[in-house]
Amino acid sequence: MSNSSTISFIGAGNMASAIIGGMLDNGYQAGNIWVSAPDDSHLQALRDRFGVSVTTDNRHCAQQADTVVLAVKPQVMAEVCRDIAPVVQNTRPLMVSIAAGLGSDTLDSWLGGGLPLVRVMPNTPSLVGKGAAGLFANAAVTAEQKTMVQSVFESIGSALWVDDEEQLHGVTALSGSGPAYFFLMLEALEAAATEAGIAPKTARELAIQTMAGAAEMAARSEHDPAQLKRNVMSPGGTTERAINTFEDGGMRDLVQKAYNAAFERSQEMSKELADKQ
Ligand SMILES: NC(=O)C1=CN([C@@H]2O[C@H](COP(=O)(O)OP(=O)(O)OC[C@H]3O[C@@H](n4cnc5c(N)ncnc54)[C@H](OP(=O)(O)O)[C@@H]3O)[C@@H](O)[C@H]2O)C=CC1
Ligand SMILES: O=C(O)[C@@H]1CCC=N1
Repeated sequence: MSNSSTISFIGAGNMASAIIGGMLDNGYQAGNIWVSAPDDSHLQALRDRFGVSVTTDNRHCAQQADTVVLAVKPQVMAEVCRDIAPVVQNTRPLMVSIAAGLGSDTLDSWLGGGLPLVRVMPNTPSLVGKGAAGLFANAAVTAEQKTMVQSVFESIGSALWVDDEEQLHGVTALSGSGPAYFFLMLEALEAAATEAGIAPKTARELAIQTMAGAAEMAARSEHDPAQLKRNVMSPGGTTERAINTFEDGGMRDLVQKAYNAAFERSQEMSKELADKQ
């Protein structure tokens, strides 16, 4: 993103902080960032930490910007959008929403219509610069604006575009919810190792390092995950026995079911939120 353009965040929570932190680490000027939220103490904390400008007035915040990031919970989005609509209809910034399950048409109608809008599905590892985000742009977004948004989300991890907005449900079920799937695996592995007598602290550290190491190897290797898995499985050895236990227990089927459940819930939420307003 060009260092001279101004970006405003409506909402000052976890995801807004993660994105702002990534932008600043990548040379973006704090003086060109505005943030608004109702709780002044949260805003002051953000100002002290990042040196950004803050306000409790969403309209004032939106007014400042070439790009407005909507970073509030989906349940308050309608109220927030309708409130800033007169401002953004006048200034016509690029709108970016990170809210789960809110379609671009719904958002655009709450904002008064006809604005360039990018929807992003980020995830919480953005907080440590290891995010994975899916992005979708509506027809009014220019190539230059797409490049700008992509560079913001690449500052906190990977950022990949989808052509069809419906695919964001698939992204939500994969990388949006995904960190929780791996945390579940960590919990279960730690519990099993502790049960076998390893000290909990040691079990946690070994489990986390193993997950991080496997992820790094998968990212760097020319082999696919199936081959990397086979490389660990000595014939007649321990891994083969464990992997066979996972396969016999229906692990693949369970993962497919869990993924489908998240996907379908994302579709449902989208409809519920659009219908409710
Ligand atoms: N957490 C996750 O795993 C993911 C979250 N998302 C999406 O990111 C968005 C933000 O989530 P997250 O950062 O986790 O949420 P948080 O609860 O951490 O932050 C929400 C922020 O919105 C502010 N807020 C509430 N009401 C208003 C209002 N009327 N006007 C302006 N600001 C308001 C809150 O203010 P205050 O500080 O005053 O309380 C808070 O700063 C959500 O839409 C969510 O769907 C997307 C992908 C993953
Ligand atoms: O669980 C949720 O609904 C949100 C969307 C992706 C991560 N958290």
